[in-house]
Amino acid sequence: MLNFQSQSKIAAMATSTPTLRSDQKKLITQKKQLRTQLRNKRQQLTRFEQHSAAKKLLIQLNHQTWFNNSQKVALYLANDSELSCAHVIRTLLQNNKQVFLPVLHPINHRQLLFVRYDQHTPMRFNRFGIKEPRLARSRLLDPSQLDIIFMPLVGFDKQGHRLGMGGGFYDTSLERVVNCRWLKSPKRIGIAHDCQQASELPQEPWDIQLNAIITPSQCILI
Ligand SMILES: Nc1nc2c(c(=O)[nH]1)N(C=O)[C@@H](CNc1ccc(C(=O)N[C@@H](CCC(=O)O)C(=O)O)cc1)CN2
Ligand SMILES: Nc1ncnc2c1ncn2[C@@H]1O[C@H](COP(=O)(O)OP(=O)(O)OP(=O)(O)O)[C@@H](O)[C@H]1O
Repeated sequence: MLNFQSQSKIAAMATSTPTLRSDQKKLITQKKQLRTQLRNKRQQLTRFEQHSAAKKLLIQLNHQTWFNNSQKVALYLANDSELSCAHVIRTLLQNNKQVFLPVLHPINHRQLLFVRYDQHTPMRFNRFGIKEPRLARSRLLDPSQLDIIFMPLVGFDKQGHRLGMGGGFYDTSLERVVNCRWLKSPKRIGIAHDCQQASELPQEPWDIQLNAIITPSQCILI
């Protein structure tokens, strides 16, 4: 596991004093290095390990009451050796649950839209080469209306910190629902391979906390 001893000190300095730009830079460099190391780890998984992990993910989720009781669920289509949700999506659709996928906002930088998906949804590739539903106003759902948002991630720790691909998409898109007291907030669940666990991740003020992390071998409730 990767260690970050001075993480909290650096994070506190970065948030409290706008003049400490070199510490902010250090934090950005740390995040970048961690991203590279953790992405390398998941890219080394064999095809067999990926298949097996995806099946175990569904088994883990089937044990969770909050998953079985959910109706409107956002997931993702795997990219860059992420743990695949394909079995989970298929099972949800078979059980007549509503599935949503993230779509890059056509205008607002860093913003995600959540669009309803099923087997017949017309798809396109976004600028990262990830398949996403074609935008249709009638199939959009405000994130506050979702029961669960399953998030892809590059790294996680058992405190519920998440390191993503570095675009700030999920942090930006969920800021309003997480921080607004009168909006219902969906459960935020990270999905990851076991090898994506770090001992302590550096945090920045905008980082959205996870409520749980599911891996093929465990469910970590925060
Ligand atoms: N499967 C999946 N879907 C997702 C995300 C994700 O992390 N995984 N996202 C989570 O936010 C959003 C897309 N964000 C992404 C951000 C960067 C890269 C990426 O591959 N970056 C390349 C550089 C690509 C470029 O600049 O052209 C890289 O870092 O190597 C991919 C997705 C929405 N959909
Ligand atoms: N709520 C926010 N408001 C404004 N800018 C933000 C917000 N969240 C993140 N950002 C910007 O996005 C950049 C990337 O953030 P971060 O490194 O936390 O991304 P990430 O969580 O790894 O990415 P992703 O969520 O796309 O997987 C930050 O440098 C920051 O400038």
